[in-house]
Amino acid sequence: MPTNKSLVPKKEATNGTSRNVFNRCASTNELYDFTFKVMLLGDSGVGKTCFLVRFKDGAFLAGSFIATVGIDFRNKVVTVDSVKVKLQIWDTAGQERFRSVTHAYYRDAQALLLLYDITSKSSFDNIRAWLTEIHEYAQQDVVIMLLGNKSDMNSERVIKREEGEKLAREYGVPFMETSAKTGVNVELAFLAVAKELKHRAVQQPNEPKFHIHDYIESQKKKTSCCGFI
Ligand SMILES: Nc1nc2c(ncn2[C@@H]2O[C@H](COP(=O)(O)OP(=O)(O)OP(=O)(O)O)[C@@H](O)[C@H]2O)c(=O)[nH]1
Repeated sequence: MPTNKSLVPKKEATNGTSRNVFNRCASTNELYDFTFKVMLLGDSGVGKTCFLVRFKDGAFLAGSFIATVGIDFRNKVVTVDSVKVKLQIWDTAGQERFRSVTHAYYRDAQALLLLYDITSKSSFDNIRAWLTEIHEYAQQDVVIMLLGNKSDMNSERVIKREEGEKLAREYGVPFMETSAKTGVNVELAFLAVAKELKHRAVQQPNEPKFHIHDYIESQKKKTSCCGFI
């Protein structure tokens, strides 16, 4: 029986996008202008908690797998085009028995990062069911990104990168392979979402329209020379 990673549920205070003038993040004491809520979804064991810990603390939780119970969140302030954005990132339990708890949180999320594990066929096959749930419970204009995690485990891969790309194209969502272990594309995933949400919240008159797909592709090209993707 796995030990609990967190106790259910840590309740959130505000709804929707909020513009904050000189707000201060309680956990990091940093100032920020906007708050956006991002949720991590996907089957149990795909690496959601590790993905969040990698982004928040730059570390990898090696060792035995401890399943999340219910839902938990962590804050991180990032800078997007000179604007401070607080990402409030909700880590959900992938296990079926916690679905009713996590469904209640979907509607407040502005972005959903949907993970599968490239070494697990079932986690990939279940992505369609996750997307059905998302369409049922989340806001219509929620930003969705599909992520094939554990890209460091290439020798155990059962899902080709092209299969992930094809599925993402079918649903019209951006796609990346990531690794919480090595950090590949973890920051890019969160920054792309933060940029998209910030551009939606404040579109300057002379600013070109932001396209998340184009941004991700351009950033992937920048790093592909160094073998990061
Ligand atoms: N090699 C490798 N292992 C990973 C990676 N991400 C997570 N893991 C491992 O996969 C297992 C599950 O990771 P978690 O982050 O706890 O999975 P989860 O999706 O949060 O699972 P639930 O909390 O049950 O929903 C752990 O043993 C991690 O060490 C990765 O990118 N590469």
